[in-house]
Amino acid sequence: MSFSSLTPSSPLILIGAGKMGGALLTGWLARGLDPKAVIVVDPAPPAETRALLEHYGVAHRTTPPEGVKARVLLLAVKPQMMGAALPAVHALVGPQTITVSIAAGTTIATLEAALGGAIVRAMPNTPAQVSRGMTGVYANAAVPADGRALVTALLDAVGEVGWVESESLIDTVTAVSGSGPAYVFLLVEALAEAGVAAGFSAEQAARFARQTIIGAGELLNQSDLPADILRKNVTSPNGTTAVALAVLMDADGFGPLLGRAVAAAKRRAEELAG
Ligand SMILES: NC(=O)C1=CN([C@@H]2O[C@H](COP(=O)(O)OP(=O)(O)OC[C@H]3O[C@@H](n4cnc5c(N)ncnc54)[C@H](OP(=O)(O)O)[C@@H]3O)[C@@H](O)[C@H]2O)C=CC1
Ligand SMILES: O=C(O)[C@@H]1CCC=N1
Repeated sequence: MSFSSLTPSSPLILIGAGKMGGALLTGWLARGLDPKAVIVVDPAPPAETRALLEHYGVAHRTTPPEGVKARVLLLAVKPQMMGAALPAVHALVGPQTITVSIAAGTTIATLEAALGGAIVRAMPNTPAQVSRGMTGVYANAAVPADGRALVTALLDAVGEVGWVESESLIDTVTAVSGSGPAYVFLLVEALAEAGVAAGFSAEQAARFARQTIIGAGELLNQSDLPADILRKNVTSPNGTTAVALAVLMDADGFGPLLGRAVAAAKRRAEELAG
């Protein structure tokens, strides 16, 4: 599936071109989407997005355009801005439009009530900025097979795509992979702090912690082995890793802590749905 159904008269209209909208746009343009088949609507996009729009010559509006129906209407504004944004984009929806929302917590029911028709909820993550994203997707029954294929192609441009079988699983996606990069960055920060406590300078600690996470991620990426085997490969009998893991894996350790964090994130996604 290519982007061939996206054309200047049947465009992709992106509402909100901040961190996630900008990352998606970068991926689409890098994958060969015709810049003339995209319209970006954002009152004040960040500098990186403005540079991208200028470089590719993508049309930019501060308010929704008139006289055009979107083939894909992609909503990438904060959940708190959605109430204000939806009435303003209603006129962009026609019989061929597939609306895709990436907002945490904004439900299919809310989107159907405001816009009707074919609705997709997608939850990407910030590694989409470097084409290494993980996006969970769910569609209502009005999205036809070619619409699902087009949405898959668009999200595949920034990483991997996984369709889920129920809308509630989008809240799970949000708590695991949507918010997940923040957990990993916190791990880098905490490892660096622990390194300082163990004798490193702040600069040394930041460098060693950062490269350790990058290296472990790349090893996981390139290896055929699952994470638990890669972990065991680090762990010499009666060695240093074994005693560290005994601390991390005790009853109050890393697993239960991360479990509580993911459960809290999922509850928050449900609260955002109202
Ligand atoms: N950040 C993340 O890790 C992830 C975020 N998401 C979801 O993506 C969505 C966007 O998040 P993110 O990119 O981080 O947010 P940003 O604030 O970076 O981007 C949102 C952009 O939308 C603009 N905007 C606000 N109101 C409107 C409007 N009515 N019409 C058009 N544009 C508008 C904002 O302008 P201004 O700044 O002037 O308000 C801003 O430029 C959220 O719903 C979030 O839940 C999903 C997955 C991961
Ligand atoms: O923090 C948030 O609400 C959004 C959704 C997932 C990542 N960022």
